[in-house]
Amino acid sequence: MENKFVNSWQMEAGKEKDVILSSRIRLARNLKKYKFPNKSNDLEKNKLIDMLRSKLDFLNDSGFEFYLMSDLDEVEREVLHEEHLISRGHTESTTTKALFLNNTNHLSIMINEEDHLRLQILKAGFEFSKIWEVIDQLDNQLDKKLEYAFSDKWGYLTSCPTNVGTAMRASVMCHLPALVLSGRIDNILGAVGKFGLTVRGVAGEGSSSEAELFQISNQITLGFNEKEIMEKLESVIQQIITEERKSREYLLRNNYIKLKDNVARSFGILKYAYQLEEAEALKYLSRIKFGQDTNLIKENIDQDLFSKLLFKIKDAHLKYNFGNNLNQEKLNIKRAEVIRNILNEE
Ligand SMILES: Nc1ncnc2c1ncn2[C@@H]1O[C@H](COP(=O)(O)OP(=O)(O)OP(=O)(O)O)[C@@H](O)[C@H]1O
Repeated sequence: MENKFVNSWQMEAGKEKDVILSSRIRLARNLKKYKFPNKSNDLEKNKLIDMLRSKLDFLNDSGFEFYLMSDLDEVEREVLHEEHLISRGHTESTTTKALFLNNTNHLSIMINEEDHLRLQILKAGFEFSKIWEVIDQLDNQLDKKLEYAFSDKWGYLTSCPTNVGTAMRASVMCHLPALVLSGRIDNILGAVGKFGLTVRGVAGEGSSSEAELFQISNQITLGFNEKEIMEKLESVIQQIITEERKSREYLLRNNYIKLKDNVARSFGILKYAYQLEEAEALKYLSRIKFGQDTNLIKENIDQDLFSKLLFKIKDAHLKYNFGNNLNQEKLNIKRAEVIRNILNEE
C-alpha cells in the first residue's frame, strides 16, 4: 500500500552525508489580532484554522495538501512524526490542529502547534543555503496574505520567549558513532553551548539520542539575523564533522580488530535475528553505517541502507505497512523480517 505520508526525504543525496544525516529549518510565526495558541480556546483555534485554510488556498497549487489532524488516524499521525514532518505535540489534542504538507519539497506547516504557524523544511545532508532560500520564499508568500505579529524592536513574536527574534531554529541531525565509541562525545557536545547552540535528541526537545544521532541547533534567536545564525551553526558543525572524521581515523588505526568485530557482529545480528526491538535495530544499523563509511564492511550492502531503513522499521511505519493490529511482539518479529529480507537479498 502506498503511504502518502512517507516522504523519503532522508534517502536523497546531500553534502557530508557520512556525518550529517539531515538539515532542518523551522520558522515560528503568529498572527496579529489572534490570541496565541497557549491563550486561545478550542473555538478560537478552529476559527484560525478555517481562516488559514481559506487565505492560504494558493498553497494547494504549489504542491501542498491540507489536513485536519483529527481526520488522520493515529498511525498516520505517528508516521508523520517518525518522518520528522510534524512534532510529537502535533500528534496530540488533534481536534484543534491542522497541517499543510508538501511532500515534493519536504515542507510542512503546522497550524496551532506551539505557535499559530510553524513552517519547516528538511533536506538530506548539510545544506542550509538551499533550504533557507525555499523556506524564506514560502515565508514571504505567507507574509503577503497574513498579518504577522512582529515588533520592530523584538522581531517575530512567539509563544515561548526563547524563540522571539528570528523565531528560527536551524538544525542538523549528526551521526557521530566514532565520537561515541571513543568517549569524546560529552566533551565535544558539551562545548557547543558556548557558541549559542544546543544539543537535543533525535525526536527534538526532551528526547534522547538513538542510533548515535544527535540534533544540534541554534539556541539564540535574538540579536542576530538568520544568515548570521546559520553561519555560526555551520562553522561549529564543520568542526564537529572534522572531529568525528578524526576519531574515525584514530579508531581505525588503533582499534581495528575491535571495531571490525563490532561492525561484523552488528551485521550478523541484523542478518539473522528473528526479533528486534526498535532501539536495538537502530543501534546495529548505526554500526553498519559506520562500517560502510569507514570501509570496515566488505559485504556488498546497499550504501543507503541506513537511510532506507531508519523510518521504515519504526513501529508506526510497520503498522501502516503490515497492519494496525500488530502488538509489540509481532512488531519486533516484523521488524527483524524486514531487515533480514533486505540483507539477504544483497
Ligand atoms: N536536522 C534535523 N533533521 C531531521 N529532523 C529534525 C532535525 N532537527 C529537528 N528535527 C525534528 O524536528 C522535530 C522538532 O524538533 P525540536 O523539538 O528540537 O524543535 P522545535 O519544535 O522546532 O523547537 P522548539 O523547541 O523551539 O519548539 C523533532 O521531531 C526533531 O526530530
